[in-house]
Amino acid sequence: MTFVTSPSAPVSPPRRSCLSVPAINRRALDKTHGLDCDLVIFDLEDSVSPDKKAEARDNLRRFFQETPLAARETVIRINGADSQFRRQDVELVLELEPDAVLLPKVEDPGEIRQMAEALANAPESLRVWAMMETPLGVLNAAAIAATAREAGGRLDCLVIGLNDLRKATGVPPKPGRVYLVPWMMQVVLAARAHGLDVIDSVFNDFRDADGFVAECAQGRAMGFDGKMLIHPAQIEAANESFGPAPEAIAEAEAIVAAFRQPNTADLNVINLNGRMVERLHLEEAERLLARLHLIESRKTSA
Ligand SMILES: CC(C)(COP(=O)(O)OP(=O)(O)OC[C@H]1O[C@@H](n2cnc3c(N)ncnc32)[C@H](O)[C@@H]1OP(=O)(O)O)[C@@H](O)C(=O)NCCC(=O)NCCSC(=O)C[C@H](O)C(=O)O
Ligand SMILES: [Mg+2]
Repeated sequence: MTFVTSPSAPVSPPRRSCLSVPAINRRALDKTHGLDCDLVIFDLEDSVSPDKKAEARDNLRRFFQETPLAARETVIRINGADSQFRRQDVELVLELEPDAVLLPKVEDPGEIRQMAEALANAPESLRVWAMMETPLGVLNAAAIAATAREAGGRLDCLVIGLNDLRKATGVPPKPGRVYLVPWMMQVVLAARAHGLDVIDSVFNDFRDADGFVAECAQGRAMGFDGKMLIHPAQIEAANESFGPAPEAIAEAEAIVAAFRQPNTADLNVINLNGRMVERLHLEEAERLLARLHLIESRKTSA
């Protein structure tokens, strides 16, 4: 039996598998309807060449108007703050009202504030996501994340971009990402300090299933909520790695059940099968079950 409880803090939608789709690729856009990813990132930035930006925007306009995605979040990644494409990208975001706009290569909190101003008349549900993919962005991650607490702050999620970070730092791609982990953890910590979700970077070699599973396991262990993906073949493994494991669900249900017993009503700490369990574990358990409920309800309404 699955308990559905109301955790004290709000639970964001599942973001285990965040599939990026080049907005220029109409065949790939159409394919998203049949895919089991938690959300789609429609990319207007690096996967679209400069001479195709207008066509890519038209594709998105048509997609959102004629065949909108159901029951999952939509995110549009726009071009950089200093690019000639930015203004028209922002206009498109205001017109299509996705769930979020993803800003690439964010380096300072001012950029998040500027975007919040540009969205001032948009619905509150339109959130801002920021890619952390430059040395300055990582160094300023805490200040960038802190804008989430400001009045009118729309920041909701940070996304690591290791391709750009490797390019800027000269750290080569290596299994285990050993030299990148400290910077990634800095971003995880900044996100958590301000109540944000945080998404792990893409894995480029989409035919290397074992390497991908290993990197998902590492990302999960580092505390990420999910992974940015580039290919449909990566969805299932990401959903499994970042979703609640059967043992974790069973444990969460046991904790909720234990704290529902009349004799635990005024206890802050209990003995559950030889293990100390506190109310903070109850909060974690409630959040896990609420997230599970959201995952299951997406399946039935997709
Ligand atoms: C990498 C790809 C160019 C490979 O595409 P393709 O050669 O078409 O692969 P397949 O033949 O294996 O594709 C099989 C079918 O799957 C569809 N497909 C492929 N990718 C996607 C996708 N992302 N979404 C939806 N559908 C997809 C193909 O159309 C095939 O369908 P069918 O013909 O019907 O069989 C390609 O996968 C791709 O373009 N991926 C996304 C690239 C992208 O979005 N890049 C931007 C994000 S990366 C990033 O953000 C890095 C970050 O900034 C950083 O700095 O780290
Ligand atoms: Mg990038």
